[in-house]
Amino acid sequence: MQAFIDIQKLNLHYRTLHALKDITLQIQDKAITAFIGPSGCGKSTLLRSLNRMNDRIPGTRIEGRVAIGGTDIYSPDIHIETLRQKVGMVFQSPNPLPKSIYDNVAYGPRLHGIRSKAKLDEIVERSLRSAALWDEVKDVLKRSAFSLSGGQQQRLCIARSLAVDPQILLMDEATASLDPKSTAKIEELVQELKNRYTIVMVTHNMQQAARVSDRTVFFLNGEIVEAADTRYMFSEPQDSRTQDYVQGRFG
Ligand SMILES: Nc1ncnc2c1ncn2[C@@H]1O[C@H](COP(=O)(O)OP(=O)(O)OP(=O)(O)O)[C@@H](O)[C@H]1O
Repeated sequence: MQAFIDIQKLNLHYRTLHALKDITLQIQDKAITAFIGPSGCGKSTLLRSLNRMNDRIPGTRIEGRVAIGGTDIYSPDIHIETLRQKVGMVFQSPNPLPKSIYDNVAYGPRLHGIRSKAKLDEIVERSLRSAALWDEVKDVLKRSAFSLSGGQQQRLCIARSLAVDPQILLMDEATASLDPKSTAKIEELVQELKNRYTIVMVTHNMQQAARVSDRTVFFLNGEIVEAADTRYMFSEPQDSRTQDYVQGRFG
C-alpha cells in the first residue's frame, strides 16, 4: 500500500504545552489507520493537524511537514476550505445542522456552487447510500435531522462529509456516544468506505481498533511509541509500553 499522508518531524505547542513531539508517520491510502493511547496523549491533536483544525486555536505553534498526496498542507498557498473539502471530519457527538436530512447533505455541495436540483438529488442519494442510511430515510428526506436516532445522525454526518467528495475521512471517536448496535453499523460502514477513502480514526476502544483498522499507531505523552499493522500491534507489540497498554495494564 502507498503512503498518502506523510508526516515529518511534526511538533505542536499549545502555548507552553508541547503536545506533539517530533511525529514522523506515513499513513496509507485506502486503508484504515487507528490512533490509540491514553487520554491526553495527542491523538486528537494529530488528527486535527491533518485538516488544519488546530489553526483556529489561539497560541498554537506548529513546525514540521504534513504532506497529502505530495502537497505540503501547511504551505502558505494552501486554501483551507479546499483542504477541508478533501479532508472531511466526523466528531464524537453527531452534529447535524438544524435543517432537513436532505439539506444537511446538500449543504456542502451548495456551498461549492452546485444549484441544479437534479444534481443535488443525485449527490444526496449517492452520499446517503454510501453512508448506509438511504433505505432508512429515503421517504422522509424533508424531516429534521434531529428526528433521527444518534446512530442515524452520525451516519448523516458521514454522508454530509462524503457529499463534497473527500479523499480522507477523519473520525474522532465517532462511535463514543453510540450504543453497541449503532457502533457495529458504523464499523461495518467504515470497512466499506475504506475501498474509496483513506480513513484515520481516533478510538479509546482497543477492541474497535483491533476489529476495524489495518494499521494502528500507539501514542504516549505526545510521542509515537509504535506504528504497525494492526494484527502485529495486538499480537506481537515490539515496545513493552505498547504491550502494557494493549493488555490493559494502564490507560
Ligand atoms: N485547545 C487546546 N488548548 C490547549 N491545550 C489543549 C487543547 N487541546 C488539547 N490540549 C492538550 O493537549 C494534550 C493532547 O490533547 P489531545 O486532545 O490531543 O489528546 P487525546 O489523546 O486526543 O486525548 P483524549 O483521548 O482524552 O481525547 C492534552 O494535554 C490536552 O490537555
